Amino acid sequence: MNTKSLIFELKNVTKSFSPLQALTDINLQVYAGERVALVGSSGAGKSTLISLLNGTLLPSQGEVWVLGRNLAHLRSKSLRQVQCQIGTIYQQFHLVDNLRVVHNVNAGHLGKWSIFKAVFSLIYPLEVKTALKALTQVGIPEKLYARTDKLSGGQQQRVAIARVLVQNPQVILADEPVASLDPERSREILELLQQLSQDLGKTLVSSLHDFDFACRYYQRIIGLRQGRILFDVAAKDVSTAMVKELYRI
Ligand SMILES: Nc1ncnc2c1ncn2[C@@H]1O[C@H](COP(=O)(O)OP(=O)(O)OP(=O)(O)O)[C@@H](O)[C@H]1O
Repeated sequence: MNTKSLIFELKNVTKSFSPLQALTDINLQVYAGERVALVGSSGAGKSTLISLLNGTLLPSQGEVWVLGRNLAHLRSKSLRQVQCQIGTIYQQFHLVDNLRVVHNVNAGHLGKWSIFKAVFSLIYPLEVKTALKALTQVGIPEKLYARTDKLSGGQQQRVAIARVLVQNPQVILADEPVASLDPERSREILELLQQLSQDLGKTLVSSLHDFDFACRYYQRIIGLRQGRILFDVAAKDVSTAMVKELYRI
């Protein structure tokens, strides 16, 4: 029996984008501190699953429980409170290009700040020390006042991770975090996510295209095929037959 606290629990979850069924009968539990990679072909349902985990989407059938709460039963304020505990990074970074890095990092506070505070901070940046600490953790403290669109893709993904760090969530979700990066930058970002997850005790769930990266940086691998879980195993137990079956046409 797992004695760690349950972060995510999906019970018989199906998600349809009528008429297409993106996910079918998903049963899944993720515990605190786990590093889980979701792998599978394009269209297998990885991003849809990430969106269900952070409450961006609700299931068509079944239940999604996050930190002990059934998301479908939450009013907007409670849903926001749960969502503050989940930080998500994306393939396309989702940063505001023409703002300085400090402002993009400070966006991680938006779930907790009032509108007034957020607007004020765009003129006189607040919590600069916190932003600098997060940028130091991701290795680019010198970029605090750089314009975001002057950074490389790898540096922009680091800014997106720093934004999640100031949010200080229990969980980091990463939807194809390295799909826009070259192999070396991909390795660096996955190493950084692994290290942050270990050092800060954050649960990490990522969707990934690269199977080798998944097995190298994650402890648990969930293979999705045509919207269903094909396997859910420790990275060390993944076999060539499983990989073949996962990508079989
Ligand atoms: N908002 C939506 N409306 C309609 N169909 C959608 C929507 N989002 C996803 N789908 C469909 O659901 C299926 C699963 O998509 P999803 O993006 O979750 O797959 P994926 O495994 O993340 O793929 P990729 O690796 O290419 O990002 C696909 O057939 C996709 O076209």
